[in-house]
Amino acid sequence: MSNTESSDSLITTDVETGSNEQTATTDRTAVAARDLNVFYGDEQAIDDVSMEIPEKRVTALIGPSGCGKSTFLRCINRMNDMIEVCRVEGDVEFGGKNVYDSDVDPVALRRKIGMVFQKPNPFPKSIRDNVAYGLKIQGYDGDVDERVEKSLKGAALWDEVKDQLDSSGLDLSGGQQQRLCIARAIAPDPEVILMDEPTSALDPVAASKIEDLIDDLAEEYTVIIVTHNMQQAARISDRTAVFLTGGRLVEYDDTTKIFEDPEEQRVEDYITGKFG
Ligand SMILES: Nc1ncnc2c1ncn2[C@@H]1O[C@H](COP(=O)(O)OP(=O)(O)OP(=O)(O)O)[C@@H](O)[C@H]1O
Repeated sequence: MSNTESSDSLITTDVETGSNEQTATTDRTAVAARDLNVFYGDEQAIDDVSMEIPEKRVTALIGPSGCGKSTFLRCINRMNDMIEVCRVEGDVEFGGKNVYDSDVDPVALRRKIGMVFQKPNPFPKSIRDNVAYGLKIQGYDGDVDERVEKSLKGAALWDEVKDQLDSSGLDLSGGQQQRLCIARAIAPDPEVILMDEPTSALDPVAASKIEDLIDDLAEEYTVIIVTHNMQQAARISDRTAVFLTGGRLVEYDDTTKIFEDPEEQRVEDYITGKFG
């Protein structure tokens, strides 16, 4: 898909899906922040961050509490728009376009850049309707059941729920609910999936299933994950960005480099648990 097609789709409410045609896992850039500053009222939460996030890789955002990881993540699909006091300066490029351009439709953007939250948040609807939700909103005219099945398979949940698609999503276990939320996020065929501590509310077995799933998802999608769990970042990510207090990005590199031989002493101190 060319950049032009991708950016066009951001300003069209009725986005055509089926956009994940690229098969090569190259190090093309999926999302780039350029001189990004974010404020909540007078308080600065992100301080002049620039970074390029590669396509079809897992990129982890780590750092101590309050350093701006979630704020940065929410900038990428303009979820911060919902926070009245939040002001964003600088660019977030996606598909050859700054997502903050005035002609970008945030709803169309969020179909291309889906999100999964810390606490599983299925709707009080059937499993099928949870997954089909985004498709219905966009007026998807393909085979919804087929897409629901594909998405549940993509979220490694199909085998567990295929005989109970009409049951409430709320009746599933926490780990299953989170995989249902992942199925809901991938149903509209996004390019990027943002995950904000997706396993921190889950037991270790359920968390481990999600970790395996993230690895699989990166074959098709760009995954950007906030995690407090450094072992998790080391296990599942290809690239790691370390934010420290004040919303500054202090080091961003291959995950092995960050964990084995970081450039910055304060990154080593953080990773070895000396602070944060
Ligand atoms: N809705 C909001 N209104 C005002 N200030 C906010 C809001 N959300 C975050 N902040 C502030 O912005 C800064 C960064 O917060 P953010 O949640 O992005 O950090 P974080 O690194 O994700 O933290 P944690 O790891 O604890 O989730 C903090 O000082 C926080 O208090």
